[in-house]
Amino acid sequence: MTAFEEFGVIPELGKAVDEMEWLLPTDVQAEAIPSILGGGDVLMAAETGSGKTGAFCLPILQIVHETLRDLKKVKGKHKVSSAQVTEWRMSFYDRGTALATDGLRCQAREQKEWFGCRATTGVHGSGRYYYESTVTDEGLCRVGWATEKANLDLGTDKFSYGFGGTGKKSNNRQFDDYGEAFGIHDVIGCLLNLQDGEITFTKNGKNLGLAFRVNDQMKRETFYPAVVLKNAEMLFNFGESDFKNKIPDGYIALCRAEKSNVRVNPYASQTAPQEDLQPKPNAPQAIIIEPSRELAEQTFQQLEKFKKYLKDPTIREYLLIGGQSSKEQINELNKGVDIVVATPGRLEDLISQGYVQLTHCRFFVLDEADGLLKQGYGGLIDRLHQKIPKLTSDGRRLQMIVCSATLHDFEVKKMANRLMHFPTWVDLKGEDAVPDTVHHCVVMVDPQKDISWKNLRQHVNTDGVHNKDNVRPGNNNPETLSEAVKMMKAEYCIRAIREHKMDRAIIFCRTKLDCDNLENYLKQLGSSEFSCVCLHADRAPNERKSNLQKFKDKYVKFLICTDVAARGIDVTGLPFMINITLPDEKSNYVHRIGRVGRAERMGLAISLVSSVPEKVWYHGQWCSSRGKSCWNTNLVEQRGCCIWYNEPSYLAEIEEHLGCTIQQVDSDIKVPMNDFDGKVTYGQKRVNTGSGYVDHVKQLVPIVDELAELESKAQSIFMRRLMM
Ligand SMILES: Nc1ncnc2c1ncn2[C@@H]1O[C@H](COP(=O)(O)OP(=O)(O)OP(=O)(O)O)[C@@H](O)[C@H]1O
Repeated sequence: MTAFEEFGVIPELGKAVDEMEWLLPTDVQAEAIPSILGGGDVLMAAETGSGKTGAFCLPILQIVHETLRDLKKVKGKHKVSSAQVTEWRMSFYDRGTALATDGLRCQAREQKEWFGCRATTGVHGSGRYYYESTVTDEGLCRVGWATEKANLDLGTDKFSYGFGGTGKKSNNRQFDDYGEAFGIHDVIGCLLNLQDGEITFTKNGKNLGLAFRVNDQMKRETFYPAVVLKNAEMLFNFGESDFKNKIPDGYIALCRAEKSNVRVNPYASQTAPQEDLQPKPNAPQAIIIEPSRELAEQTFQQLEKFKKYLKDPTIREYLLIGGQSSKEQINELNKGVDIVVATPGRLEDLISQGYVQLTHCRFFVLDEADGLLKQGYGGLIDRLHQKIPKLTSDGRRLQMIVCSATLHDFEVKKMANRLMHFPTWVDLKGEDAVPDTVHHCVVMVDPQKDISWKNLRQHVNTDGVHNKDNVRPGNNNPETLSEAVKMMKAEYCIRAIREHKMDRAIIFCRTKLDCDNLENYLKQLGSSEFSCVCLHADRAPNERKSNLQKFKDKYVKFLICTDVAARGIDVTGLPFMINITLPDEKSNYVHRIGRVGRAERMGLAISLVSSVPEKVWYHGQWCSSRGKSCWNTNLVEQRGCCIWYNEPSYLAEIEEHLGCTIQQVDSDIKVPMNDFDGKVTYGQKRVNTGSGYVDHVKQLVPIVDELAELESKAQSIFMRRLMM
């Protein structure tokens, strides 16, 4: 049995990862795989290069494969889980669209609207019944009894009776003071006396007195437990587990009702005809959204590797990215697809035109979720989530998986609250963190101290921001110093490459123009020492793809790119990374430096930081050409397209975010190795350490030995006492 199989992965997938020499799951995989296989929503926050892609791809492949196999077997009409409707549960079907339930817990995260839910089973005829409902999260809630004729907004028509957290009872939209207010952790007992037509409530065991008298006509109806919530959560107990409070005298737990008094909620069951169960060819079971084409392609390739031994039925994955012919994509989708890996724009286009159907989608994955939100895809994500049924026609619940190395972001948490269903956090560090395999440092570029720029015979073409300024050596105005920094950074980059004998590195620039200029300069230096390619949004899709491949295949030494390649890109054993300019978005620092130090290999990340402000391009939405041949060097405040970029302040923000001071090295860019005992070879695995999993075992061995020894001592003392 492979190590992955011990975590619930099927042998076919275990064999495939074994062949990739993944001998042990990483920590995040060990936590996330069982959670996803168990059916949960997962928020996965773990360092760059810690194997998050495998952590969601493997269980998704497994469940999709099992579902396809089951669908093959299904014959004739299929009744959705009859167990669900005969048990006492809150209904998956008879509920408002934004209310989630696992049967006993109900949660609605909408801030502005109420969403309700009724139970799968109710009582009628005679008897006195009791159930409890506990407030498990702050918010507004109303709980009580509803008949079949009632709408889901409990207490707003004459067919239902509710008791709300503000201390009001309501029926037929009439809200009257009753009992007392209740909130988080309070346990509300709901009593129904069909003999005398009475509805009463208790709070934490205290009887609040008669709330409603039910007239004779209504007494003939079936009464179901019901709730309505606004950004709140309640947990139900119909008597299958111990009640928190004593059942009032004369009442029985609802789940003990005589069969003859029990009726199944007609809205709580659904009969799905065979044709609904079988997905249309263009109805995938999983949708994985990635923020860039390169990342989508990478995840797609991982899926292909993992599924190598999954046969009968085989899984059809499809890569749906922009920059390619939609017609071709539609043809391919119609041939059949089970997992779609997509970039957001093209995916939404094809969904809205009906070329991708969401009827059978049971996995909705947002990789690099904070990045997607920062790129402005929050609305798109909400729209897609709204369109995906929360239950598929075969009764399976939609699972949402959200991951990133920088998930500790307010917007992500808001989105998770809004869209996810009782998500589990798989979060090993509790904050955004840099892997300890990444050695990162900064080099200050100070044109006032280091005046070498004054004598440069050749230099990089700068971005032209200062073309019309009076910049010249001897003139120490801010514009001259800014121009000097731009020239010096290219020289420092070359110095870093030479100092560390870099034969492979990713180099991040702030703009596409900076990338092009650096590429030209390195090429101009002429030797194979600086062979490089460029990756940014203005390069054609095919060029982007082939440039990344050339770099991965070691055909060229350097990949010069914008933040389009900051996230997720995985280049095996990449030893070095250079930031020509720090990113203004602090989370991107974590992602950029995380291109090295992946999969337990050591990496060095060097950031060049200007000590003086640099005036740079900033083409916003107001710029009609969005930068193409724009020469408006006015500042943004003067309706121009430039800003003064203050790197020391970005550095301070990044340090504050990471809670550490980043090591500074001198302008000779010699990096002390003592942190790693001088045993480091960048790009290679650390000496004397394996994966975290192995480490963990090693750490525990002496403690376990000590425990065993203590136990044996205790046993001998016990035996000696017995014999005395
Ligand atoms: N269990 C494992 N054993 C060995 N290598 C692994 C294992 N899991 C993943 N890897 C390798 O680790 C590298 C990083 O994995 P992956 O790209 O999934 O990281 P990530 O957590 O998604 O990083 P990022 O946050 O940068 O996107 C890949 O090269 C992958 O092949």
